[in-house]
Amino acid sequence: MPTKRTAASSGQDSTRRQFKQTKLNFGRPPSQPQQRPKQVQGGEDAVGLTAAPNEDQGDETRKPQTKNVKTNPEEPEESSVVGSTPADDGNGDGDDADLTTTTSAPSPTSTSPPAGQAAAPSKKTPRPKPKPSSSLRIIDKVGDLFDAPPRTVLIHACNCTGSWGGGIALAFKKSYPAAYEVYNAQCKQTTPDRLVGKALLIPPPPPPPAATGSREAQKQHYIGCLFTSKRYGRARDSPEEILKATGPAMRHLMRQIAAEGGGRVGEIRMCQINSGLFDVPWPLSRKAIQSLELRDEDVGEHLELPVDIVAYSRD
Ligand SMILES: Nc1ncnc2c1ncn2[C@@H]1O[C@H](COP(=O)(O)OP(=O)(O)OC[C@H]2O[C@H](OP(=O)(O)O)[C@H](O)[C@@H]2O)[C@@H](O)[C@H]1O
Repeated sequence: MPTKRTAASSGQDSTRRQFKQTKLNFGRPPSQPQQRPKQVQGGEDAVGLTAAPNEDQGDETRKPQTKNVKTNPEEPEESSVVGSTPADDGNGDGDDADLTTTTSAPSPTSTSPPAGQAAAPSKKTPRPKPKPSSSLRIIDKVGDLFDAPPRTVLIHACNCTGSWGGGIALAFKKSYPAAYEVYNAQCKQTTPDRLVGKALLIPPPPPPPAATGSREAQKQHYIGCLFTSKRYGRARDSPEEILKATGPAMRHLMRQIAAEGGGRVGEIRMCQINSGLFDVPWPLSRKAIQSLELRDEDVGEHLELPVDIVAYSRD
């Protein structure tokens, strides 16, 4: 049983994380699926993109239900945060620009010498090195992403135009047609500019009684859509833009996963996002995700940092 995190009321996130090395544990046994998604607590994009599960059991032609989306939240940012555009993950780690790590926290001990006085580097207090983020830990694995136990979140990268027309997205569309309808409806009700850098967590349909119902309903998989490019094909965003959107999209998704609460969501898995049709080398996306720093409101009370995500690739 996971214990509620007692958030430190002061101190840096990085300091707190040193004491939060417990693996993600949702502990609680599966409960009845949420009929209405909870709103994310503590975040302004709380009404985010969690799709309402369908109550029409086993009907793949069901009408998608989506909530109105506040797609451009302005989050209250910490002092170390730089930037506030939707595609800026706001962790100050530089992955929103060129993926080079930078130090966001100013050093109180590093001051300029008075005019006319030479700096004395040897006497300077060494600036503490920023701790590497360990909010999300990616574990690479070869295998079938879709061969996952119930309640697993399966994450993939999406365009914002409502198409799952190629690559692994097409496989998602075939296996999860109802989820596709939810994703498509979400794209239709907003614009790519507002959607990019966001995410959509699509809960599974309610479990069918016994062995009845659609295959999709039987699988009970959550689908996590990361909107990393506004469009697809030749009109897709540049690799830099895609990487810039990847961190914030993952943060948004984690908030929606956290809002599902303990016992509902199981493992978190992803494919090597952006590395196929979006043509961004996987190590860069991997780095963008792993350097994301999450705050309390990003993970909720049921998650413990670091959160493990298994990234599947084919042979
Ligand atoms: N069947 C399969 N089973 C298992 N793994 C598979 C697979 N097929 C591919 N992979 C691997 O999965 C990773 C991601 O490669 P992908 O090319 O899929 O995705 P991406 O994130 O680069 O790009 C997103 C856009 O692709 C889509 O198609 P459309 O633009 O709509 O046409 C979306 O809608 C977006 O727009 C790579 O490691 C592939 O080897």
